[in-house]
Amino acid sequence: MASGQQHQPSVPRWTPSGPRTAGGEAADGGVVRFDKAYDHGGSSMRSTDHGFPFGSGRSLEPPPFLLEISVAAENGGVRNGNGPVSRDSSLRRPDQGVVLAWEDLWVSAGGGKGSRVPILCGLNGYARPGEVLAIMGPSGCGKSTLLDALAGRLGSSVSQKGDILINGRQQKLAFGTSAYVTQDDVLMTTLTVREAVHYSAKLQLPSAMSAAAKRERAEETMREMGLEGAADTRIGGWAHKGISGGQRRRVSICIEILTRPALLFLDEPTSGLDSAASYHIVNRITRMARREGMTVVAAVHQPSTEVFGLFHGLCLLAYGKTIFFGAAADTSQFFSVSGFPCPSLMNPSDHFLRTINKDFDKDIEEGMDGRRMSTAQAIDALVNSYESSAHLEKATRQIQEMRATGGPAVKKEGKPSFVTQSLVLTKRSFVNMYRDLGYYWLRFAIYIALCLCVGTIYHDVGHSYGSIQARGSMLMFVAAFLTFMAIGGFPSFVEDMKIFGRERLNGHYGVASFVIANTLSATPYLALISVVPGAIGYYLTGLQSSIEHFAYFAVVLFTTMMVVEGLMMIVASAVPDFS
Ligand SMILES: Nc1ncnc2c1ncn2[C@@H]1O[C@H](COP(=O)(O)OP(=O)(O)OP(=O)(O)O)[C@@H](O)[C@H]1O
Repeated sequence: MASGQQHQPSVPRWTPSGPRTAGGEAADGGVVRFDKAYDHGGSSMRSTDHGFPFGSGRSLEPPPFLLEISVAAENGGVRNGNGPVSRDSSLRRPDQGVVLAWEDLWVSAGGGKGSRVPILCGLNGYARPGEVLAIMGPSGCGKSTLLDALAGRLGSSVSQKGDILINGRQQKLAFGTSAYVTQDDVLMTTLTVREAVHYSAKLQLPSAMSAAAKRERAEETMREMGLEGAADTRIGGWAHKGISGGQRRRVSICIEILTRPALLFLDEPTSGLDSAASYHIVNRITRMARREGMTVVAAVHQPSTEVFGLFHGLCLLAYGKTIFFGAAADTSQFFSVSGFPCPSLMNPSDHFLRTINKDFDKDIEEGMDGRRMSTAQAIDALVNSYESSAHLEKATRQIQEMRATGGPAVKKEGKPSFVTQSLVLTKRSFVNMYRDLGYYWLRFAIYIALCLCVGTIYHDVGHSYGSIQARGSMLMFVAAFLTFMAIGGFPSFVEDMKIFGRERLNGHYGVASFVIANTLSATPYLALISVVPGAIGYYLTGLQSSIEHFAYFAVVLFTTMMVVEGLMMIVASAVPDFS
């Protein structure tokens, strides 16, 4: 049987759940209701309807995505959960969205003895403006690798083959044209949520926007991410407990969606969130994507039924191979006709992932016809079913159309000026150094203790010829200890570099602003921790009459630390994935 025909009989009937606007948004303000049930493989499932253009086989024929975005824009923006969104809150015209496609994409890593181990095996797919594409699959199946490949962030240890098309052309994503929320939350732990978001807004939003508009954008985005309650709490780290893991996740997302980027990659946006928070976050991102014409690609682990219902497209992977690519709403039907129907009352995404996870291969899946098969066989059956299905045919056709149609090159969004960025970074860095005990204060205390020790050991060392040896050994002692201590702030510096790495890769600012800001903000602290211990040593050793000793304690220490820190910064800036 032709695969296109295979999928016809049990197409779920999706109908709109209530009055809708021309843009397909629910007229009640975008609140999605779960009031449509359909029979499927003997199981009764409830799901959502969004009238999205991604899928096929729906009774509601939605308008094309660009028309949809234009309508929303013409209407002055659609409502979000927090009241009307003003028309000028969008930075992008509807035709400025990014269409991302990948064709025959292979990624492999060195497997020892010169062999290559494939991580992604000939994937095809696409993501379009206004839509959220979910990448799902068992742990280690290649979700993050696919996101990295699409975002142009693969490390040098892996090689990539195949085409990645942006607006139908092969072009490299420049810094700042996409935003990527990584799996780990890399945040400045000394800042409050509000400070972190506001500094980010000042660093990223274009100078054409007024300060008030930037503040409003920051507040609005915090509200979208449900962070109002935690706005004035410090993010916190190992030394100071701050916001929760789920709130950190939301802060990470909040910072990256401030500019409403044309292309947004999310690596596990809902990890650490409870099911209600996951639903609200994905729902708000979905609405934002539609409203702002953003293309969103998200690697997701285990969405609830409601969250799964929010995705437009699904790319389901198993060990580097495509199990399914198409409309998320068509996945259940695909599994059903491939011989793996979802049991009644089971979360479909749980079923998909359980069917294709062979890490615990003692569990034997039972096929529809009663045959028992291993998970590896189940995966092969699904891969074969997908390869002969209309879904692959449709994906291939769409990619060809995108290639033929082409589109404009992706432009960088406007940014604040170099001076503004340097000033904002200097202020942020100064606040961070002031609040971080490990950065300078700890070293300050240790330097004072060391200088007290040196001062008492060589107390009143004198100026006679007999004291020359004592003065020489004192200078060596001071040089060795105090210079060594210059790297005492290294742990805080490494944390700083991780933040710099993330922000730089996302195009928030460049290396020069960072180096200037860190040097300026560090100077007062370095001066303080050079002069105070220097003065103590100078006084105790009784070398008041010889000014060069003070210079040694203070100026040499200061310049040594400046040089060490400057070198660390330059080396770290040259290596983006320093962390
Ligand atoms: N640079 C690399 N060198 C060698 N192997 C790699 C490299 N990067 C990824 N891999 C391997 O590729 C596979 C896929 O990794 P990836 O991080 O993409 O998985 P994932 O689906 O995101 O997993 P998780 O859901 O657990 O985060 C893993 O087996 C991993 O060990």
